[in-house]
Amino acid sequence: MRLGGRLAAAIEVLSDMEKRHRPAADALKDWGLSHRFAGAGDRAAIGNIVYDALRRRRSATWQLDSETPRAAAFGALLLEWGETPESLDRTLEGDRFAPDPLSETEKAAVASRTLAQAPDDVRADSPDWCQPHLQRSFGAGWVEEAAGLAARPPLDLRVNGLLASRDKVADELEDTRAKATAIAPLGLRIAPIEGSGRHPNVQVEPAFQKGWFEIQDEGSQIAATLAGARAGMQVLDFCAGAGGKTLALAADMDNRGQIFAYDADKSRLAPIFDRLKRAETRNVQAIASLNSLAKLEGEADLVLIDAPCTGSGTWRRRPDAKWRLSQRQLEVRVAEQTAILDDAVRFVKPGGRIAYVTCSVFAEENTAQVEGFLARHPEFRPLDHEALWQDRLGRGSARFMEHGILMSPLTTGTDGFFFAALERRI
Ligand SMILES: C[S@@+](CC[C@H](N)C(=O)[O-])C[C@H]1O[C@@H](n2cnc3c(N)ncnc32)[C@H](O)[C@@H]1O
Repeated sequence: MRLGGRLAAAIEVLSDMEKRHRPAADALKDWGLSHRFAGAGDRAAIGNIVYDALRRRRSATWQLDSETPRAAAFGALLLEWGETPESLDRTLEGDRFAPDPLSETEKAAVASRTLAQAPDDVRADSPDWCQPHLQRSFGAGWVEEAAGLAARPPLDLRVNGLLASRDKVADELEDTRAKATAIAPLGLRIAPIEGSGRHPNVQVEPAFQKGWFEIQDEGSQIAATLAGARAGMQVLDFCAGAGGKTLALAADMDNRGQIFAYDADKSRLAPIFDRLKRAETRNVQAIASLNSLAKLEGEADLVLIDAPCTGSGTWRRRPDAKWRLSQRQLEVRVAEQTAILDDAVRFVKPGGRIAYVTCSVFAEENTAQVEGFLARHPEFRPLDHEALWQDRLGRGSARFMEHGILMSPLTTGTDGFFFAALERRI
């Protein structure tokens, strides 16, 4: 397929999403099933246009002064693919699978505006209702921070220190040009894709099958490192999900001590068993029943709460979720987080700590959540977060606050993550 056919397919997928309110991955999969002639390269390119159009929906449609899927897809090519109205005219000419070229009206709209002069809400590429929340979290720099969440993400790997070194994995993955991450001590980064390219499928690499690395955003790796798990500790990973952070904690503990990996949803926990095996982790018990944790009450050195959240920090990877999210969902997540924090308190021993993590950038889920917790539980105090960062990581910087640390694409080059360490007084 040429660019014209790929562009037409992307418009079709975006229209399907809009009509049937479905996630991008589902709409792209269905398109692939009903167009089996399309090769892997075509699918990757179509996916890139769709995801770019979703990440940059406000600015892409603003460019063409139209809210349609067509405007979003053409706008994405203008903003992210280095195309111009003239280059698109040349490329689409004579391609019978291409959509109609840009009309005179559309070209006039593009010519009449430059993004630098666009209103804040357009440059922020985020829903209107989110803007007060972003302002509250980021202050004056909120537009740039929000725009950072609308860029293409890198692919980050965490080397499993139990089985390999970072250099060894980098050598094995030489073809991917993976480079050491700037902050996380065991991270490797494969740069964001360009144009119609795609990230390598690293999960087919022998090094992955041997458990030498996992796919994990650098922000998530940093949060796990900041949690401060050490050999011999009793650790409760209270929202373990598929175990991304559990695996990092086990490696930090050198397989010594005990991690109880619990999740309220058995199906979320299910993949952890294969992952633990592959990583040769030996100090983790996966637990699907809250009753089984009774013996840990008042015993845990560390309770990690990687809380369910809006995921607003991961908009680079899941841009369709950005437009589906609602104020009501934010409220539901905040209530869940409060309940989980209050429930998990009983496991922390005197002198032990809670590490509270979200992949959200909204203050309601982060600093405000911690402030509420400390008011309800005066037996806890926040640690000095900047000192903790220096001690555990020793490089880089983030947005340090009294009640936690905020990471973002702009400040740490990671997904948006929040971390807070709360110690139970003795
Ligand atoms: C952000 S995800 C965890 C991701 C995981 N820690 C990782 O690093 O891959 C949040 C998890 O919290 C779980 N969860 C939601 N409500 C819960 C509750 N009340 N108690 C325990 N886990 C809960 C969800 O099932 C979900 O798997």
